[in-house]
Amino acid sequence: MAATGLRFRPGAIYSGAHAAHPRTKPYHHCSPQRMHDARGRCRLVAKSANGRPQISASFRDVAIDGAPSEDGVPEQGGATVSITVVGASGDLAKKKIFPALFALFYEDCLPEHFTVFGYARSKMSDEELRNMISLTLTCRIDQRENCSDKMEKFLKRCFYQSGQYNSEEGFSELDRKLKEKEAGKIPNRLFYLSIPPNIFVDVVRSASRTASSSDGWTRFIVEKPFGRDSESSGELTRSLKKYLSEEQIFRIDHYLGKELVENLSVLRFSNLVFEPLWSRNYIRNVQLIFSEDFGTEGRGGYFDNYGIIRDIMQNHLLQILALFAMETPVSLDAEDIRNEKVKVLRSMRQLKLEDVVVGQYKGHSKGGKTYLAYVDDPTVPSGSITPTFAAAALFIDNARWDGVPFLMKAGKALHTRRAEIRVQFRRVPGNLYRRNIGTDLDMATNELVLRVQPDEAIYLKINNKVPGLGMRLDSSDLNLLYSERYHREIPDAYERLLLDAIEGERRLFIRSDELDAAWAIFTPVLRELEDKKVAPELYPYGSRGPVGAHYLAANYNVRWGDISSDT
Ligand SMILES: NC(=O)C1=CN([C@@H]2O[C@H](COP(=O)(O)OP(=O)(O)OC[C@H]3O[C@@H](n4cnc5c(N)ncnc54)[C@H](OP(=O)(O)O)[C@@H]3O)[C@@H](O)[C@H]2O)C=CC1
Ligand SMILES: O=C1O[C@H](COP(=O)(O)O)[C@@H](O)[C@H](O)[C@H]1O
Repeated sequence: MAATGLRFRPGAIYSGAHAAHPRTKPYHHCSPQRMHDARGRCRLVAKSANGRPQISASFRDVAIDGAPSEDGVPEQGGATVSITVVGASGDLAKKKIFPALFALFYEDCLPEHFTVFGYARSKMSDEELRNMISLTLTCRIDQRENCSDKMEKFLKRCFYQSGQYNSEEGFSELDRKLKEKEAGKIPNRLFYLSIPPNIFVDVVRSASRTASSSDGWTRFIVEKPFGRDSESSGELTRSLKKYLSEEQIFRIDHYLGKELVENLSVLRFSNLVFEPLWSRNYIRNVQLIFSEDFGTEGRGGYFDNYGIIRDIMQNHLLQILALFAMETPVSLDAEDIRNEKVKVLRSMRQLKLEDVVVGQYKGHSKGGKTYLAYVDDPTVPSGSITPTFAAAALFIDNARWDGVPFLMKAGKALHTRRAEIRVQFRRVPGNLYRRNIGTDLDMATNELVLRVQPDEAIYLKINNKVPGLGMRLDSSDLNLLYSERYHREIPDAYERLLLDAIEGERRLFIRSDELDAAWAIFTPVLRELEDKKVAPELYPYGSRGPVGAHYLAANYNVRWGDISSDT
């Protein structure tokens, strides 16, 4: 497929700091509720009495100026934020959370007065925690001169408290240390539950009772999985709500923090050319594709209890689908957006067994290297039939999307690592050029692709004439490749989400009714797969997955877009 090199005009869109220096400014991300000030710092956008946004003081300035925070908590004398990473010794904390906190600090996005605490059962001193964290911190934006300086300053703000997860004494001791650091300022506290789900409630019970802020806010970021089905998810919600209000619970789905997922609504609602096409009238099908080129290595213990449908489809892909298909929200406020997402989820049909294909990777040798089968992973129970791959056809029974298949495909140990949204448009009716296109008219339809990762891009496949005296048609891409358009790092999803949680911005977090609606779509089929012990179709490690996925798509006259194109 030839790339035409047609691009969006540099510097032509957007106002604000990004547009002023699109290629030179360091990246400071701003949500719709944040804007850049003259110095490029993120500032909260408050609404004035007439509803128009006005740039308020940044968090840092709020603490100094003593203006009220979003929660209405007075911040005279300054406020402070303490972020406690519960499960600090674990994989996610080391890989994502501490590096994201450092990146926010590096970019001056954290409030002036902040403290980071690690909490876990492992015995560690503050110094040992700092050593552990320092191994994963990078000055990834650019190697600015003050990098090691900044790292040192950040590490000095990191402390550790060892304790059991169900121990009120442990969290009381944490509370005592937090108070020391808060030094009389108004304490705001964020707890990140980076722990296995079976101990979520223990931690929330102990921490909320003994380590809640006395007169600031207290928030808990809860990691997935949020249960295994409707029942267990409902039970988890009820248990959490014994100790917390919904306002305090930030259910994270890190795919919502990815740059291209954020851009989905911008693309749709701020470009006249897309929104009118966004319905069954013009769209043939929508594909949501996730693939990883590695297996469950090391996480088999967790994964085997969940499988790919719960791990990726019911949350990450479904959240993207809801954003893709929702009606225009009344505003960009969290509740308005989440209201629209819930409506879409509640309009969806329960997934049926005949609309699902499951697979599991088997061992494979390639280039002298042997890749183990899923069941040969020592952390996976032998004979497991847990799917590591699934494809599904979903439907939204509303006026906009009636009859349009939304196909999902997610798999581990496939040939490539990729996440993308593909929108295949209908044929041009009575196409004047049909004779020049060839026999396969479906191949010549427009396709819009949002590549979430890697190499973030938005491209649109169009038909054009091959230059010359003849009349031959070609398919080309109008390609917005982020790395060419923006010479700056894209922030990690966890940075955006942590900053949002600190600022009380809930737009990218999952509300409990969204979660209920999401589980209602998948629970019956998950139960049936398990009750009937449906055997997954085996596929070799590193392949494109089971053939069954193609038959499923063919049932709805769909061809997977990622197969015909490897751009
Ligand atoms: N890792 C990842 O890439 C992702 C993880 N998640 C979610 O984030 C959360 C944390 O994941 P991850 O860091 O991988 O988890 P880990 O298995 O690394 O656990 C985190 C910490 O919890 C403690 N812990 C582990 N198992 C138990 C147990 N059975 N009982 C009590 N404590 C235990 C350990 O700390 P100690 O022994 O010191 O107390 C461990 O360091 C999970 O909910 C996971 O589903 C979500 C997306 C991706
Ligand atoms: O939530 C999860 O996501 C990761 C993939 O995240 P990405 O940001 O690296 O694409 C996946 O590997 C993991 O199984 C799942 O639990």
